[in-house]
Amino acid sequence: MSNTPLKLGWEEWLSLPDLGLPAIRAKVDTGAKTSALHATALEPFGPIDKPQIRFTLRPNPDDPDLEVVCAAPVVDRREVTSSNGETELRYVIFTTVQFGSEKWPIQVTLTNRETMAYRMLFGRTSVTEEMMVLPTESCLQPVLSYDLYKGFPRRKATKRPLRIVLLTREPNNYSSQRLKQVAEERGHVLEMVDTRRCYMAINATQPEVHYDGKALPQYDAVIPRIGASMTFYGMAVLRQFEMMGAYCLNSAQAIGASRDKLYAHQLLARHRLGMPATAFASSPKDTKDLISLAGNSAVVVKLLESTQGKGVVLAETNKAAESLVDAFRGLEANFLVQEFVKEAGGADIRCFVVGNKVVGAIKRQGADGEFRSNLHRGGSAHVVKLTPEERKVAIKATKVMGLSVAGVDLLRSDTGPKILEVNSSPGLEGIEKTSKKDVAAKMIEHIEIHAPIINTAIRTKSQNF
Ligand SMILES: Nc1ncnc2c1ncn2[C@@H]1O[C@H](COP(=O)(O)OP(=O)(O)OP(=O)(O)O)[C@@H](O)[C@H]1O
Ligand SMILES: [Mg+2]
Ligand SMILES: [Mg+2]
Repeated sequence: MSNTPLKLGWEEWLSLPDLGLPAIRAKVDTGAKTSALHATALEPFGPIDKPQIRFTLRPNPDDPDLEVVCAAPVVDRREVTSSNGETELRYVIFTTVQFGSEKWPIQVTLTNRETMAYRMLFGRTSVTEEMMVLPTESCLQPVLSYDLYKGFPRRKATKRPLRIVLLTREPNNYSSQRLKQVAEERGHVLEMVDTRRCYMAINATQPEVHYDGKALPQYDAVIPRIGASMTFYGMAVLRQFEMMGAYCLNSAQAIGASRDKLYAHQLLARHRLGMPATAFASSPKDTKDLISLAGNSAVVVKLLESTQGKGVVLAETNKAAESLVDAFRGLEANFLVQEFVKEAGGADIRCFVVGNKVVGAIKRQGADGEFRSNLHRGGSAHVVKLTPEERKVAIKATKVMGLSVAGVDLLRSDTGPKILEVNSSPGLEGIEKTSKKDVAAKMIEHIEIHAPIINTAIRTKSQNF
């Protein structure tokens, strides 16, 4: 390397010539130890003493049809804790990084960064002593472009018949039937599997899921529709499918995040998404102070286990709120105290998001004199036109949770949209019948675009090292 130090900003373009990747936009993050690269459909292959890994990568987040297959020698498998605190066993590869004319070898871990803005994180062990990182600058090295992928083969996303599994306990309900119908119309095979009847060996070298006495086959994609009561077991089953290399329409981790209402609220707040002022508690001593955190006027108290509006109560005065909180405390359950958004007028908006688009939206209006808009409580549904801000907020909330498909519920308030919750298994009936949009087709289309091509032959021979 030359004498003048190579300078990097917080964001840079680089290339990875050994992997055949001419342009990658990376975030430089000296807070991260090792560099990480986006990879899906990981397939170990080659001899045990010289293991290699093959994976696919979409370098351009806005062009899912551009997919590059890469291979590299494996140097290690390592537990890595990512910024969200999750630990994951990752493959570590050796490769060459190139900025302009400068090249040097680096170690890179492989992980799915599908929902992240940058395909690569450039960590501190990839920065050499002769270099400087200037966190206030960006793109100090030559700027590349995705045009460098011109001429790379593009996949014909919709032409490939896929083997899809729908995890559900309700094969006959509207959502399941619609997904099956649409998948079959588009030339795919969709099987329904009852999540609760799946079982698996944890210690097997090759991950499998068993069902009714047989191992299930390798699927291209999994559509998880996991009810609240099945979250814990359903996530474990889904993780097993993830380990088998299937593309999961929503990941187990993302479903877990959205199902944990407290964590979900914390995540939304951290990303500055608007929500009603919210406080949470289990057994508070100071009821008055808790209520003041939620704004000190009318509040809504929600039991965390609530669904379909059952454990959601409105207290219109401070006094009422106090007795309500005292009553909830006696139940020893976790609950939320939330500012009552009166101007929403007993209505909420369900935005159905697939990928980075809102594919349908409806307004649910509570019955007369009812502040809860749940259809189960006698509410009615209507089509609604979203404002650009509502659209943006719904898409961002989905992304923050790491979901690909979500039902984002919001209230229209005087200060803009306020998110109530993000559902990871939103039902199709209300949204399709009211909005007249083919939401099931959007979901299947998303799978067609995102499910990586799996080579089963390679996978079964060499998973084990
Ligand atoms: N802070 C609030 N201000 C005004 N209205 C609210 C507020 N929170 C909830 N509501 C109304 O009450 C309804 C039910 O509340 P929420 O969606 O939070 O719980 P839930 O429906 O029981 O949960 P789930 O949707 O998971 O079944 C909402 O759809 C909305 O119409
Ligand atoms: Mg709700
Ligand atoms: Mg919900």
